[in-house]
Amino acid sequence: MSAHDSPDIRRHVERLTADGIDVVRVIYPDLIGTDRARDVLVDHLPSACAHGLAFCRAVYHTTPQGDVVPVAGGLDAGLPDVCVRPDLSTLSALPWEPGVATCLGEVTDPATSGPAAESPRDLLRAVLDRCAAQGLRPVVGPELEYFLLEPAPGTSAGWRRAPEVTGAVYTAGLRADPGNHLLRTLRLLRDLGLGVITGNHEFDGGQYEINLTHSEALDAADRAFRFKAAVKELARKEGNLATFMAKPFGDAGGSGFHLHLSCQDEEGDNAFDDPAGAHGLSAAARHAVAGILAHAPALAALANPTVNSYKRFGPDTLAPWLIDWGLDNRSAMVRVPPERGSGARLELRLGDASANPYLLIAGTLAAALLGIQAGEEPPVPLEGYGYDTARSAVLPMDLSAALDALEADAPLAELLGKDFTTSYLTYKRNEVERFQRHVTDWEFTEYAYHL
Ligand SMILES: NC(=O)CC[C@H](N)C(=O)O
Repeated sequence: MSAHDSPDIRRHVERLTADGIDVVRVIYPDLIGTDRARDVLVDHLPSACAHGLAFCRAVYHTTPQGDVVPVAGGLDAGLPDVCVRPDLSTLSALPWEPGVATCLGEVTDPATSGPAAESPRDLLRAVLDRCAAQGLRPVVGPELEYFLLEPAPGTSAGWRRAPEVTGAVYTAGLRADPGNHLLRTLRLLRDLGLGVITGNHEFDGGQYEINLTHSEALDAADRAFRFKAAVKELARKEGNLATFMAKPFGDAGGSGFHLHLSCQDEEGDNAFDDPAGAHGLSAAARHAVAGILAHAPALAALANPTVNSYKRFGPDTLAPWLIDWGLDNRSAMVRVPPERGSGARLELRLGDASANPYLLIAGTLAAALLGIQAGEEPPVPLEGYGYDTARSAVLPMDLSAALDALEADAPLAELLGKDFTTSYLTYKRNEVERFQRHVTDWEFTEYAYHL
């Protein structure tokens, strides 16, 4: 029997057809977490599952401006195929697009039939295998912030915050959100099966936060990836723009991507809880904190992946750029929320919303695992509201320095894999170079008339 005739695929096709679905949108994350996709007619689904959907490998390395970045295996190899196979176990109907379902795609290299070297999902799987070898099963809960923008014809940006309100942090309802964006979005994301649990308006006009429930790390990354794609899609459907850019406005706060992290041990118990341990935390939890802090400069390259990311940091932003940890302290990079027992966990507040969820989670787990393997203890936790550069080490303050830190962090780079690290550094250094060559409006205004 050929894979075309597999009873499993036939069953899926029959169910989709019975549900009135004639198109499946297969989406997968590229290196920077953009959702690449192809719409597949259901009649073609068996063939797509058997042979995969061919994409040009350089798509991974094509910038939003359309430049193709030369990365090993892409341009230099003549732009060969990568093959994307629909993962039908992740199928769900798109609640806002009748007749369409969506699923994730697995990115494979036709030359080896194995995962493509730069596939973010497979990178996370490889890190999870290393955690499993240590008897640990990471559990992750993502929290994401974003801005909703509406068209602003005649302005240079073309978009403005929707609506412009102040003082509306931790509110919900029509006063901060007259269009009821949050309520509509929450319900549709729930119907899509993304495990969203709560949402609220954030500090700045048009800024929202939605929290996703915790689950096993790959599932949490899949949901966070699909979440970002779905929120952007929903906003576009209404003529708006949802952006997960780290710091879209100089006069407003940035958007974070906070991660709640714990680990189950082989018995399924929370391996981060220990009533007898320092601060009620197990040795594994404390070592994980130490590992995250020790590798934070390199981790920033994944958690804060754009030249814009570093503008989010600063005093009073609740976006930490000092390398420290604290007990229920939101000014610290690693916050330990007050719950213990099954709820004992860490909250990493470093990441910004522009991070590729797979890379942020893989990098965080790799750093935590290195700490656990090294058995390091973290420093004394931060007390009080802390933005004191005399006390704590500081992160790299731009993307270029973070990329250098990633390259210099041999244990972390080894855990993430040489092929991935090389591709990522090449792509991102190209981004830094393009940014450095770009003449901004600010420069023109500052210099053109006076100098
Ligand atoms: N409510 C908050 O915790 C704000 C977080 C902040 N916006 C960040 O960038 O991380």
